[in-house]
Amino acid sequence: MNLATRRLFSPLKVQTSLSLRTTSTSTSPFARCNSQSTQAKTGIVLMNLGGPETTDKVNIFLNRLFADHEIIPLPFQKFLGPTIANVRTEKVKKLYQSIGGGSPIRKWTTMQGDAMVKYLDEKSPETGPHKYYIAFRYADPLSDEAVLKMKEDGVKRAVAFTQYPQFSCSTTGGSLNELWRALKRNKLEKEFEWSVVDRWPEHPGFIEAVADRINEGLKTIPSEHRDDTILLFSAHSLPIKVINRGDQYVPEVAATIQRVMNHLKFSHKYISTWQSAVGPNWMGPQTVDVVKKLGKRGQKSVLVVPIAFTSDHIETLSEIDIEMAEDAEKAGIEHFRRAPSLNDSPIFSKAMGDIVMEHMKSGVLSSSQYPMRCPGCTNEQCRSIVNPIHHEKPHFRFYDCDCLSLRGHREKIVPHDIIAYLQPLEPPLIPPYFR
Ligand SMILES: C=CC1=C(C)c2cc3[nH]c(cc4nc(cc5[nH]c(cc1n2)c(C)c5CCC(=O)O)C(CCC(=O)O)=C4C)c(C)c3C=C
Ligand SMILES: [Fe+2]
Repeated sequence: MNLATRRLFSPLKVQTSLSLRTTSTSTSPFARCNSQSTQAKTGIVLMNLGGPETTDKVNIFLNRLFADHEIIPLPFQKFLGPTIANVRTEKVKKLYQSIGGGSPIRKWTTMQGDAMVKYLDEKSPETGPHKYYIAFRYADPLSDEAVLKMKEDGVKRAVAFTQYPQFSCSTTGGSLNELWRALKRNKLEKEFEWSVVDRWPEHPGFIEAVADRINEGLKTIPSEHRDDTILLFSAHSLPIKVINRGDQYVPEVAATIQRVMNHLKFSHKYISTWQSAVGPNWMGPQTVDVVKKLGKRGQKSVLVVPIAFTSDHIETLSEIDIEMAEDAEKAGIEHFRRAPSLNDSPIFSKAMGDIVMEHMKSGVLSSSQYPMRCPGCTNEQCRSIVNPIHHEKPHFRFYDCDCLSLRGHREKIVPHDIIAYLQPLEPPLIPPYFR
């Protein structure tokens, strides 16, 4: 058995290594927004991208995103990052206005976390009480707020639980690195005993929840067209150079799709497509192009299935429901629908609880994949775990200060990336190829 999946401790040992402390009541908005008890034996950090909750937070959200060279490496990042963020702000604000004035990611993550913790407290009292902490990468609450609150709550055993089902260095990888940096910044490296749930693309509960949402979506299509509906599994695209580095996101998305179709007994024709590309050299085919082509071929009903994100966000509510729906209509598709996002799906919140419970019972530090850095990786910090629950793991690089500087993190930047991020600028400033 792979070292990483070797049992490192028995569940009993987990329990005995945990301490329970009482805490003072926090008055932070985050503490108020969920109904969890303040005592926590096991802290579960829900890591996700986050989104601006109101339009006045769009600029700070974009500034954080374009400052992050683990997702968008830019030359002169300290200068170009804010410049691009500021140029994009007005365009992106309008998008958020069109979906009700802000991103619902925090609302859904809070609901999912509440339901998960309730389930865990019932099913796994020996590791409870459980408490979740949201750690968004580009919106509040950030990792710093999460780890400080965990310290306040007396958490000792901590599980970093990615909310991206499929692993990518630009999403889960970056979030984990940021979590470790937050611990360092707040001098909490030795405070918690960590393990990570870094991916779950084929978890049966997740698969069942997606299949259930597909069935809900199919019900909205008139019965005479239902069987002929094509399912378009749509995942957020990635730059081809990230994939060429060895990032495993694409095969993991494919694994999810295959499992879901198996679950549905291959009831419908399906295609996997990629959306929200920000430049020309990103993974395709683009969902919108496929929609247009299917329409031209005479396809009358299409169900888009978001497959790489667990709640609604700008790209479901605006890009699919508004922009793509218009394109679909123009292309002659009469029944263009989207499977509801997982959001408050009870099957999904149970799956979240099961994922954490199975992880804790297994006694592993991470998936067996996590220790392996991409063959083309240049980021020294990747694949470390700060203060893992078992302290004698030879294959894990423990956190050290050198990593913090991300020394050696160099990528070849091509000008069309930068031009593409500046796309709100109108022609003739940007040649058509770059738009
Ligand atoms: C699996 C999900 C995601 C992957 C993979 C991903 C990669 C990725 N994204 C950008 C650039 C941007 N993403 C933006 C918004 C955004 N991205 C995701 C998810 C993934 N991104 C979500 C859920 C959201 C929206 C959050 C919300 O508001 O609800 C944006 C901001 C919007 C815009 O300016 O267009 C950018 C920019 C890159 C470069 C990248 C991989 C390298
Ligand atoms: Fe994105």
